[in-house]
Amino acid sequence: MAPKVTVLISGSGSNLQALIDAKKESKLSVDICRVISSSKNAYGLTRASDNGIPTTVQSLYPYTKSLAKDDKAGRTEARNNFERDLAELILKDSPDLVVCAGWLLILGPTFLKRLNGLPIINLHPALPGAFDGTTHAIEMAWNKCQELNKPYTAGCMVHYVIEEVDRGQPLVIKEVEIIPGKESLEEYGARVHALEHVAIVEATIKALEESKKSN
Ligand SMILES: Nc1nc2c(c(=O)[nH]1)N[C@@H](CN(C=O)c1ccc(C(=O)N[C@@H](CCC(=O)O)C(=O)O)cc1)CN2
Ligand SMILES: NCC(=O)N[C@@H]1O[C@H](COP(=O)([O-])[O-])[C@@H](O)[C@H]1O
Repeated sequence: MAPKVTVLISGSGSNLQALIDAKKESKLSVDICRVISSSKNAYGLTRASDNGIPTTVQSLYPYTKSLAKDDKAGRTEARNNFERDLAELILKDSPDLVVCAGWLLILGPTFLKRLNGLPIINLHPALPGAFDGTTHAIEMAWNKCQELNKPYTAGCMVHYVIEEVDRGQPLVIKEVEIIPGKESLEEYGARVHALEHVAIVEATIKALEESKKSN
């Protein structure tokens, strides 16, 4: 039986599509048991449904909408309740791996404790230690290159998820050199996204292999 993978998304889902396509091309032998989106508007939900994959929206908004912006205690409790429910949603499918493919919420200790060592990997469009903890790493790397006005090595990685954001052990790293003044932010973004679509498949295979060895 193929290993079960839960994919977390928040947007377009092009990396989810890369996993779906790799499976169709027999490059990846997994059962994508569920796609969970933090946004009801994510096109990735359509990509999943079009391929017969169960989907669930797990948005933070319903948990926080009635709270005042400065209600810190309330928002902390709401976030913990969100993470508790997200963990239960994932665990009921008994997956072998969770893949964050553009999941734009930090996963806190409430969530991580409940998953209790179930491997989680995350795709980040930056190199280790470069632009940790941001959702704008592609733009930041491109801007850095223009500022330095010299070739700048950037890229993407897939890493294990730990509490410290983007500091988990890298599984796959893909480097690319940006040349200042030679390509637009959009052109660089397209190059990185193409690398991501390869990296997410390679890293999923590698993480499942490592999980199998350790069990
Ligand atoms: N505990 C971890 N959680 C997550 C990791 C991780 O390595 N450890 N990776 C991220 C993905 N990510 C970058 O790769 C990332 C996602 C979200 C954020 C962030 O600041 N989110 C804010 C909301 C931002 C927004 O709404 O635009 C938040 O969660 O409050 C930073 C980095 C996935 N989670
Ligand atoms: N810090 C996390 C982060 O920035 N993730 C990024 O979100 C995008 C999702 O694209 P997709 O929805 O088309 O797969 C990807 O570029 C991924 O690296």
